[in-house]
Amino acid sequence: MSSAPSQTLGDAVSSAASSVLAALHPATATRVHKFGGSSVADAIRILSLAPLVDDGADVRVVVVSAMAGTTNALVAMATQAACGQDWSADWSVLRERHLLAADAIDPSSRHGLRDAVTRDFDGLRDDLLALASATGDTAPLVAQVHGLGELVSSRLVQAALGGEPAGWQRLDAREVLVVHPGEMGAGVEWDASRERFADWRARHQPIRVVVTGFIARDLAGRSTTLGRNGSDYSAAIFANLFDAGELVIWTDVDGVLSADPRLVPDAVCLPSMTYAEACELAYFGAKVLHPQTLAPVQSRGIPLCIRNTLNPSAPGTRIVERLEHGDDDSLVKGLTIVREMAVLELVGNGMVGVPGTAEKLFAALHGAGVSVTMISQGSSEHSICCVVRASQVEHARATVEAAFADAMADARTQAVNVTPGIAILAAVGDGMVGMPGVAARLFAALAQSRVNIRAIAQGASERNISVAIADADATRALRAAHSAFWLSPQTVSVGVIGPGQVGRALLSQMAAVLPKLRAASQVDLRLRGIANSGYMALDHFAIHPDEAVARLTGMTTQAFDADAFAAHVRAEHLPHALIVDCSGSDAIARRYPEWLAAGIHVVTPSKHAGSGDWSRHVAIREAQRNGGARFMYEATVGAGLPVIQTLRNLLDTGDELEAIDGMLSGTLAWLFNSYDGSRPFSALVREARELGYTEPDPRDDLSGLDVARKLVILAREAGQALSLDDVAIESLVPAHLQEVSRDEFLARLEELDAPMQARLDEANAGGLALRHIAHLSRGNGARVGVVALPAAHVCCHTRLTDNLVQFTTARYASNPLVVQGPGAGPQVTAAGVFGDVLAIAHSLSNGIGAHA
Ligand SMILES: NC(=O)C1=CN([C@@H]2O[C@H](COP(=O)(O)OP(=O)(O)OC[C@H]3O[C@@H](n4cnc5c(N)ncnc54)[C@H](O)[C@@H]3O)[C@@H](O)[C@H]2O)C=CC1
Ligand SMILES: N[C@@H](CC=O)C(=O)O
Repeated sequence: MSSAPSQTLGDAVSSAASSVLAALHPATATRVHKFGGSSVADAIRILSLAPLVDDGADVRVVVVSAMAGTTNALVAMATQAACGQDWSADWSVLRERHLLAADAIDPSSRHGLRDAVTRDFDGLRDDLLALASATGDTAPLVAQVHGLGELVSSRLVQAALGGEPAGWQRLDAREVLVVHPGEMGAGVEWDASRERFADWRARHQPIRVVVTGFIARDLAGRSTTLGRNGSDYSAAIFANLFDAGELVIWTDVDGVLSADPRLVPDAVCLPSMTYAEACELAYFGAKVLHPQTLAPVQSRGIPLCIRNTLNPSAPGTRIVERLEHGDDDSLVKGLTIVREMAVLELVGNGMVGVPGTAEKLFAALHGAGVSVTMISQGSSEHSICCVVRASQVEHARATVEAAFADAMADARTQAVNVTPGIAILAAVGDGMVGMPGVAARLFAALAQSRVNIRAIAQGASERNISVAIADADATRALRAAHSAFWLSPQTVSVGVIGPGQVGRALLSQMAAVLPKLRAASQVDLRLRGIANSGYMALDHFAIHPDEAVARLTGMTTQAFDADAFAAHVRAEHLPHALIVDCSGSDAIARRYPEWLAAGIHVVTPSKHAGSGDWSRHVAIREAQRNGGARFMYEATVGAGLPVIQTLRNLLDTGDELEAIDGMLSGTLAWLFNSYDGSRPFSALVREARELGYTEPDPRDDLSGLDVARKLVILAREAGQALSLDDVAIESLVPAHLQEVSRDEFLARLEELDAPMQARLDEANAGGLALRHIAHLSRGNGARVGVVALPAAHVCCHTRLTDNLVQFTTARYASNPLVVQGPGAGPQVTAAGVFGDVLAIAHSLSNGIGAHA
């Protein structure tokens, strides 16, 4: 490699498509860019800035923070120096870091960067030494130390952009920006600053300027700062002074998000918002903006964009005075949570109708320096409550008690109550103004998540609804509110257990249909968990159904734990949860009552729950009632056929079931439709298994148990307390093969051949055909078994896996209602399961969620 190091590094980092980025900037005469500490963290990042500011504007201004971590280090050194402690090691480390960056940016010393940075650090050393022995007001010296990072990074950035040869000048903000201390932090002395700025501008005719963020001068001309994270504020002030057409704040997130993404995984980047919305969000804790930043740009109507240096092609968030047609006009723009708060309540019968109580209360709190975040007073005037920082609440209580001591003494006020452990949830958005139902949607979401609201406040601007809630509920409340405003009410967190024959078919059907579903309807099914008997894979967002099985053997897989699986599926940030159990495991089916009680819908083709202990059946019904979740199991009888639904419709419309007859096993239908003696019975059983018709253990089919289970499910659907013990079952499995393992049974299948051949021969001799038949009637019990039927019998006119279910009812007495069609196989069964999932999803509507 012969190229100089600077070229190598510079070339590597500036190869980004600057023309593409320039296209993202609307045309304007003057644009101010602000880069935070993470954007100037090292030489590579600094050298990456050039394409970002190559924006086509006539005048380009770049406001910079200190390199990430620098201000913290400087603050620590200033403290050490003032306390007489040794700061020299930290000073050396910080100096080395900056010199390293200087050498990488200016390897041939064209800009004299190393010397300049060395001088800056020499100056810092002198200031620290001075601090150690200083007496009197050391604030300016301390501010000078704190602000060194911006001074040095402005040199590095100036050089990285090409330095003076490329027209880049540097402005130490202390030359022009005059501020005074204020209650909200530093306040700008606009007249003085404008005067100084005009003077500087006249001397420099700047068209490309790098400005130090964070630092300023006070009225006496001494160094001061704008407070922590004040570089955004600096940028807004300089945007105002330069009368910029746009301010771009570059950071390490894509823009302003609808909520804190660490708490709400589904948080979205907001494309646009108004200053008023941004102000509300800033005051309520949204981390992207410094609360003071907006005023200087708002006063001149300068659009402010938040963009990501790590993802420069993302459009970011644009903050403007008024949204225009096509801008994001969502009802709610953002949700924020402010933690560690407390409610302070002044209660008194003697306050009703008495003017001045509120004035006295808040004047006392103001006098004590207590910041009030939220105020709420019922129209009865019996109490006034406000929310203050937890760290200030005891001071606030003592202050209010003292202020109202007289009123307490003569019982006009009775108490000053404090409730600690409070968080404030705020929903912010101009779209809420004059729009009925927004508060209802918020409150419904909180109620659904069992979040109790302690106090409510909404200003007459209607731009902000704030609620005080228990701090322990904060995350749950935020997620519930977010899903209420940003997600379809039919968003369902789905977990699939048992990707066997049926489970895999279901996954492939989901893969094919989900995109269309999402586009055509509100149904948004998110597969967030998959499990087999050994492992599970969980995803915060969604697993593509086509990749689900592979995920079970991937790096992120973990041992299957049904509790953890259910807890994950029942995500707080999604409105509904549903588990599809295709495992055929009785142990899994035993979990249904607790899942349903927790509000998780359950869909299954497994017959265990529907035909198992009566007590479980009762527990499931009870849990559904209490949890509000649904249990659906259409595929348990007839696979994809509408057998249960048909019976349900008959009964729901007042019909009475007399009897059910027919063929309820797809496997046995296929076996007897195929078995003509040309192939051994055992070979056909093996083939039925391979085709996915049989139960995981084919003895469940051959023994008649599977059909008996279906009869029990149907009988219970009709309100009969039938159990498996009540069904007379004829088994095709010889007694000596009933207790052996499944593998051994499969190895010894041929032992079925001789008895079955004898049975077939006997039937054929009589001109009859073998069929597996089920019967259930009110007076005549329930039975399943193989019978020999005449060729004309309707059951002998079925094909392949056909089930034939004949309902004799009061209405369908002489001519029973028949449901017929394929009754086994992974695809049709999965379709039955999927149908249930969709029936649940379609039934979900806003405010009526399963999470209870
Ligand atoms: N195959 C068919 O035509 C029909 C099947 N069904 C029912 O569908 C269910 C599944 O049948 P297949 O897919 O054929 O079974 P399968 O044996 O092919 O698949 C079962 C899956 O469940 C998993 N599994 C087993 N025990 C588990 C446990 N304790 N925890 C977690 N995962 C477990 C296995 O690892 C496997 O992935 C059964 O209940 C069956 O009765 C219902 C109607 C028709
Ligand atoms: N094994 C069963 C599958 C459906 O329940 C059958 O063959 O019917």
